[in-house]
Order: sequence, then structure tokens, then C-alpha cells
Amino acid sequence: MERVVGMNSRVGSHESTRERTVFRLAFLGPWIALASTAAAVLVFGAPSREVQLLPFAVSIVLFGLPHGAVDHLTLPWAYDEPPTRRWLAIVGGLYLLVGLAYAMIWFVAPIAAFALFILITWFHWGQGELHPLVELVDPTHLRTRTARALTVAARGALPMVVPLVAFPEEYRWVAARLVGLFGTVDLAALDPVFSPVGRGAAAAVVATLLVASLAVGYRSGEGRESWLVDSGELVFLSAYFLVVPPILAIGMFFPCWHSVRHITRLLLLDDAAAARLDEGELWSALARFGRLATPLTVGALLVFGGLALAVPVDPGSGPDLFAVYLVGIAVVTAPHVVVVTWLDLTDGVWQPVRRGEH
Ligand SMILES: CC1=C(/C=C/C(C)=C/C=C/C(C)=C/C=O)C(C)(C)CCC1
Ligand SMILES: [Fe+2]
Repeated sequence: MERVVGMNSRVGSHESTRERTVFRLAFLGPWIALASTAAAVLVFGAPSREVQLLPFAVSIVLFGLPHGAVDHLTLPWAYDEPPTRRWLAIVGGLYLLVGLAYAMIWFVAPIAAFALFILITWFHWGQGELHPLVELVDPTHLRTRTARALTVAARGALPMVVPLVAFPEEYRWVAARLVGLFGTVDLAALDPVFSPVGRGAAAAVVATLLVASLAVGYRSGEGRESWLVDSGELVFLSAYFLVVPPILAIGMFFPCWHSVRHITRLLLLDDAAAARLDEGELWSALARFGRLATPLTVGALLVFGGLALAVPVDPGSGPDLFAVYLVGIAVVTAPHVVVVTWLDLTDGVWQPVRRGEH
């Protein structure tokens, strides 16, 4: 199936307007959001945990939770089909099956479920970086499957593994909060991960992935500009996750980087939104997305409410509510990853590019 995505799809004056608008949304916005967070931490020091939780609270309505709330429309958009009952049944069934199965793991084996959450997010936040790097900067330096797989591994490792190296106590605190909801307080099984040896190994894994990802991208010999963007982002994100305490760092990264980039991709898939990008009407395109995402954002919150009632421990405090929110996100992320992986496959994100072909 021939379907052009991103900025290569139009010719003429609309192209440059779309290009500029997409650049502002997918690159400039995330850079400014994270750089100003890091600058604020460097100047004023780390805020209290309560303050660090605030971006997570905001992510319920802004970008974060809504970014997955149009999963039922994503595949129909990708296939240029209307959102028929069949599509709704497929995506709904997927959410029910995969979401429920994974939710059950949280109840029976919360520590394993937490470890799985880290692995799922590692993959998902890594895969989310491919589309901007492959489709939005032209020509891309990521021309082979190996280069793309390394990008997924390296990019996902930054938010999931660097905090373990730099802020083990915060990491352990979050792990304890999440599994604590299910009555488990003994985290001894995770001790080796937090030990100096465990953290050293984690640092070595990240360093190896970064170097390999940069080297393989450089060797492709094409797409120097996109390699520079990639390297700049890798260095910037490494420093960001080393400097900013992880609850705040991830609280900003999730809505303002991962979600904004996914939303950009969705706006380009949705013809009506893409037409607004062609006119430079970014806010109007985002408003349309917001309308489409509202019903299932509310639906997800209802599920999270059910989760709060179902967990054995009564979530009374702010940190407990944060823990319920994260477990809720974990549960809806499992099927969301399937939808995004499906989208990646139909989009040709895993299709290598031949030499000379952009
Ligand atoms: C907050 C936080 C952590 C985990 C966050 C995770 C795993 C978030 C996942 C969000 C997803 C999957 C969103 C959907 O796209 C860590 C790493 C334990 C470190 C301490 C702070
Ligand atoms: Fe996502």
C-alpha cells in the first residue's frame, strides 16, 4: 500500500507551512519544555516530591493521558478507512484482553508487573522516537533495521535506565509506591538492581547503546543533518535524565515529549487535522485532537477510579493517587503499544531505505 506520511506528502506552498508547524510541535516544543525544566532545576535546585508530582497531574488532561485516547481511530486513519464497528471491536477487544491480562499480573505478582512496566515503557518510548527521526527529518540517517532497533533501545533506555543510575532512591520509592498498592512491601527481590554493581551494569548498558546508536547512524553516510539532530537529542536527553530528579523528569517527558510527538503523528494521519497544519493552524488542529480524545480520556479515568477501589490498599494520599495513576497508565499502555506497533508496521517504519532513496 502506498501511503505517504509526514512532510513529504505535499508539494507547493503548503509543504513549507506544514513543515514549519510540525517542526514547532514535534521538536521545538519538547526541546523548550525539557530544557527549561533542566535549567530551573540547575538554578533553583530540585523541588519537593509534592511539586514534582504536579506535571503528572497536569498530564491527565494535557497531552499525556489523551495521547492514547484516540487509539480506536488511529488504525482506521492509517488504512484510510472510516472507524467502522469492526475497527472499534478490534481495538476495544485488544484493550479488554491485553489490558485485563496485564492488570491481573499487577494483582498476583506486583514486582514482576512493575519490572514488565519498565520494559514495556523502554520499548514504547523508544519506538515513539522512530517516527519523528525517520519521517520528519528528510533524508534520515536511520536507513537500516539495525539502526532503527538501536535507536529504539537507546532512546527508551534514557528515561527508564538513567534514573536508576543517577537517582536510585527515587526509583526505589516509586517502585515501592506502586507495588505497595497491592500490599507488597518487601522489595528485596529488586535489591541487586539498586546495588552499585546493578547500577554500574545499567550505566554500561546505556553507554553501549548510545555509542552504538550514534556510530551506526554516522556510518550510514547519509542524512548528516538528521544524525546531528539525533546526536544532539541523545546528548541532551542523557544530561536531562542525569540532572533532573526522575519524578519531575518523567512527569515532563511523558506529556511534553513522548505524547506531543505521538500527537504530531496522529495529526498528520487525520486528514482534517493535517489540512489545518497545512494552513499553519496548529491550535485548531490540536483542539480537534482534544475533542476526539476527550471521551476515552474520561473513560480511562473511570477505569483508574475502578482500579483505586480494587487495589487492596486504600489510596488516601497524593503519592498513592500518583501510584494508582501510574498503574492505570501501565494497564492502558500495554494495548496502546500493540496499536502503535501495528501502526509502525503499516507505516513502513521498519522498512529499510535503499541508498539514494529518501
Ligand atoms: C515516574 C518514575 C518512573 C517510572 C515511570 C514510568 C514507567 C512511566 C510510564 C509511563 C507510560 C508508559 C506512559 C505512556 O506512554 C521510574 C522509571 C520508576 C523512575 C522514577 C520515576
Ligand atoms: Fe504512547
